[in-house]
Amino acid sequence: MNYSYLENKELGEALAYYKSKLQMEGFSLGTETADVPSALDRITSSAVYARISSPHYNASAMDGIAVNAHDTFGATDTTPVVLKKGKGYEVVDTGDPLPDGRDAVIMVEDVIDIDEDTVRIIAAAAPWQHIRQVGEDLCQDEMVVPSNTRIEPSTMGAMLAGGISQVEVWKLPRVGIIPTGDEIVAPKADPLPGEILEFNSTIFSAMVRRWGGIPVTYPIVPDRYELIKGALEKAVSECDIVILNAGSSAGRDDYSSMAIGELGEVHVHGIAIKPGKPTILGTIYGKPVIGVPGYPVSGIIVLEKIVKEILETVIKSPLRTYPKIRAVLSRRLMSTLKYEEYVRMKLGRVGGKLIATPLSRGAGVVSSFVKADALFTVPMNTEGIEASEEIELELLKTEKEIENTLVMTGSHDPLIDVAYDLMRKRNPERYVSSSHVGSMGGIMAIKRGEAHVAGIHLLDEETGEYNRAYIEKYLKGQDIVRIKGVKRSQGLMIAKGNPLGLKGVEDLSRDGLRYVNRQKGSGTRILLDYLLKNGTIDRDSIYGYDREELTHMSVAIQVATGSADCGMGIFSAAKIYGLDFIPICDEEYDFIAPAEYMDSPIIRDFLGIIKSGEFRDKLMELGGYSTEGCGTIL
Ligand SMILES: Nc1nc2c(c(=O)[nH]1)N[C@H]1C(S)=C(S)[C@@H](COP(=O)(O)OP(=O)(O)OC[C@H]3O[C@@H](n4cnc5c(N)ncnc54)[C@H](O)[C@@H]3O)O[C@H]1N2
Ligand code: MOO
Repeated sequence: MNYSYLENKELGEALAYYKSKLQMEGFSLGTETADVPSALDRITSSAVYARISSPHYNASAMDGIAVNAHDTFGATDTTPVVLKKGKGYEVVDTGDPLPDGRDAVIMVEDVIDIDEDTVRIIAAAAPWQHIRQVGEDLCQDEMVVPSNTRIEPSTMGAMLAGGISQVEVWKLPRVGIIPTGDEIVAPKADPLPGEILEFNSTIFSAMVRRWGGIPVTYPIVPDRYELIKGALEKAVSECDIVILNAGSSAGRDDYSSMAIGELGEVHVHGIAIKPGKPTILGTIYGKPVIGVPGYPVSGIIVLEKIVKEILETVIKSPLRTYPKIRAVLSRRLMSTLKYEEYVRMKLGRVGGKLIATPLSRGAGVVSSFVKADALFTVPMNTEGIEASEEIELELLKTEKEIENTLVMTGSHDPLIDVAYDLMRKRNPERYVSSSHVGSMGGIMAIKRGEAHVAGIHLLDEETGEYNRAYIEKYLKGQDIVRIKGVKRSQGLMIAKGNPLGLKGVEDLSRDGLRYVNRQKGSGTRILLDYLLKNGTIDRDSIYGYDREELTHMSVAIQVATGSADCGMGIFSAAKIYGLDFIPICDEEYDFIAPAEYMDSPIIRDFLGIIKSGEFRDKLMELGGYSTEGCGTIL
């Protein structure tokens, strides 16, 4: 196997080295002329000077009369001055040129009409009062904006006022994006196993567009060296920067670095960031060609941390950065010493504390960016960060969104998504951050003050009663409110038609049967263990007892796709995937919340939703629920 060795260059060092190479090779965007009205957000390539003054004549700043200030001197209530039209004044409106010889404007409110042609003035006018003199805004040949400056809406107005209709700007960078891979196919709804839907180019082009570049997406290139080389040559001839996606690591078909090296030069291959390790920084004909790893999260990070920086150097203007915010880490975060690591985080304001919780760290989990509120950079040479430590993050959402977020945790149920959607329909300012840590995890999060509400379904093995005993045991001394949730049908999810003829839990140890379990601390796991304890089956005899999934949906999907024969879960999840279902019991899924939040608008909105008819109707559609009394305080 041909496995090439990658460097592990620190990000800052790699960028500095690469930028110096780009500068040496003369990488720059040309300039072009743009019409001012369409030059918003373009960057000036040279200073812009006013060709005419603004205003270019002395103009009345008010509606009133234009006078000679001298004529009004001495005017008071008792010694008014009387002026005759034509001889002593002219009527002017705001913006009118000042009539010859006049040097002051008196506002119409301060003028007393005697007749059509005669007025009385009872206060002296100061010379040049209420007049916009030539050049008040801009003088001819005065600089409107310097070089390398972003053109704002007001800049456009000032340029036009200064007699400028066209402006020299830097060309917009054309960023070529080449997706590669034999297994990569255009997006469709029914991909075959092994086919990977191509969506990276859509993410990358949207990012490039946000940064003011022009994305140019090329067709998917199969893993063939000559084809990749050909695509690179074409893109380099048509674009200013080229992103070659996937094939960056050192696998059998990873030709990126070889092709860049043959057409130009590879300056860096391998950066100490995670995700994004196998990134390639190269040049072809002096243009940057960046080999971006195939995994979408790696791609987003590499675009954000590297491509954006390279764009900035030629765009000559800083691109959007994210504000920093400090938060408390909710659970321990392990990291590798070798890399700077970027972790997507959820944020929520609970009580006075801003709590940050890490999301899935898989490089393929693009939805982690959809859910993320913030990005946390764990520095290199850090083994991990302890729970409760204060950390600094880059804020991806607005602070207002974070403040308006209901932090919900505990056991997973599709009803959480239903409630979230209804909450947003009713009040678009409301957000829900939900994490699925199981019922016991939910209780612990409430205990630590890290969530507003948790969903739990915990069977007390002694009494057969749900939830109460656990709250009393684990949240002793805390003022906790239990909110009645739903009854839901728990049972075994099995393939349609029950091909194995399963009847119940007693069949789980059957030879050849593949079970998929839920994680420890989840109510469903506790229920299974309770059933096993009361039955005759030993957990060790269940194939797959240790295979853990975090949600009902993910258990159901394993059964639906045939990677497991059976898993325990709720009816609604089985129904979503068209599975058969063997009911075992109706369990009580309730919510718990610290009493102090019960009057907060966030919890009141939530209670309003779970008591609503819409919510009930949606749960009936999902099936397997009884919603009687949902939302009442127990
Ligand atoms: N033996 C090793 N294997 C891998 C290593 C390693 O060090 N040793 N590094 C891993 C890391 S880290 C990364 S990152 C990836 C980088 O892989 P490549 O850049 O070579 O990309 P591919 O293997 O071709 O693709 C990976 C993965 O990315 C997804 N993908 C690719 N293109 C697209 C697209 N256009 N749209 C959506 N998704 C895409 C897809 O899931 C691919 O499977 O290598 C690891 N392996
Ligand atoms: O370095 Mo890879 O980009 O972690 O997934």
